[in-house]
Amino acid sequence: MGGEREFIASLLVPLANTPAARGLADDAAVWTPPLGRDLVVTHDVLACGVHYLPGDPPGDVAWKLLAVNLSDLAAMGATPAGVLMGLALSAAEDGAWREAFVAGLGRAMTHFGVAMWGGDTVTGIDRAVLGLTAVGFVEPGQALARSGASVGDDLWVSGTIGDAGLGLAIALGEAPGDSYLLNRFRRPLPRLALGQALAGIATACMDVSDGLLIDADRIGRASGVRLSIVLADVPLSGQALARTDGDAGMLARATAGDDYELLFTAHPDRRVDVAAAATASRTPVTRIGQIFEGVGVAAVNNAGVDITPARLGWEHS
Ligand SMILES: Nc1ncnc2c1ncn2[C@@H]1O[C@H](COP(=O)(O)OP(=O)(O)O)[C@@H](O)[C@H]1O
Ligand SMILES: Cc1ncc(C[n+]2csc(CCOP(=O)(O)OP(=O)(O)O)c2C)c(N)n1
Ligand SMILES: [Mg+2]
Ligand SMILES: [Mg+2]
Ligand SMILES: [Mg+2]
Repeated sequence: MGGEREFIASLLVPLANTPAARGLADDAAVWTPPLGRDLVVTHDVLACGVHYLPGDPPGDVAWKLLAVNLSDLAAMGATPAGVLMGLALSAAEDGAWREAFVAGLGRAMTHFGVAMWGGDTVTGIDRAVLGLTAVGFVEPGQALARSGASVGDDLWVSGTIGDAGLGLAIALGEAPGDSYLLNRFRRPLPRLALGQALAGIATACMDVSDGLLIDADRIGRASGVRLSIVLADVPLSGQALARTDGDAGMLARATAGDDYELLFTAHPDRRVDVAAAATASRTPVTRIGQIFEGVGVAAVNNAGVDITPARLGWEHS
């Protein structure tokens, strides 16, 4: 196996085939942003053992590293342009792992239409830590925010909730296998087209990474309102439905995280526009609640009882 220089030359340079990257031959990339747009910049880290399992396919780890960052751009309504990647690798990420990782990353970058602008690689740590910065842009002033929800707004969510949490249990060997659920954990799909289509429609938006309830709580706190979620209306896939029993099951789905769906609010007068944005972006959306006076989140069961749990989702200590 070659060293750092050969890893960059043989695997990363071919990925960085965009003028801004300068063939990774200079100390930094030089990018000409689209004139007049606002830049949107985000960074998320995946740590081995925290966000993915050591045995996960390296190409899927690469997909997830890119996808979770693009999900944050989607939450802002942004169009992605390029990425910078910081890899801190252990001895476990050998030549074969790196090759498979970069191959998967290349496929993911092509899929989402983003360029590699550079990054950094270090080795010698005990467990891999993979960071990625994603840069995108929006029409001036059009970036979405967590803070704009108003009393009376509808609460919406894209796709289905809880699949990835079930996929994690499968990956851990704690639940019977299912390739759909496992894939939802390993290869999330950032809702970029929906986020872009929601500009001017959504009053608040964020992506669900830590869990539906905890992320709804964040919109509630940022907006100074209370998001009330009708648990029975939270969309589940057929596969998740078959593994979900009663209120406790729904709460497990709604606090699991790793969904990378969009959670957003909009005025009830905009239901037709939300539906049009969903159709245009080919992304299913479901109305799951309403916005009231107060702060934070409430989860309500079929009997209309508030069953909001103490633990709302994932938080790093
Ligand atoms: N280590 C850090 N340095 C600077 N900013 C950070 C750091 N960690 C988180 N943030 C910022 O705090 C905010 C909340 O972070 P986080 O909960 O990780 O958001 P998300 O779930 O969308 O990734 C984001 O704006 C993020 O950029
Ligand atoms: C091996 C493993 N254990 C547990 C989880 C569950 N998990 C870990 S971090 C996390 C929340 C999302 O990660 P975070 O670093 O908070 O991302 P961000 O919210 O910043 O996008 C979840 C649901 C996982 N993905 N992988
Ligand atoms: Mg983050
Ligand atoms: Mg986010
Ligand atoms: Mg988080």
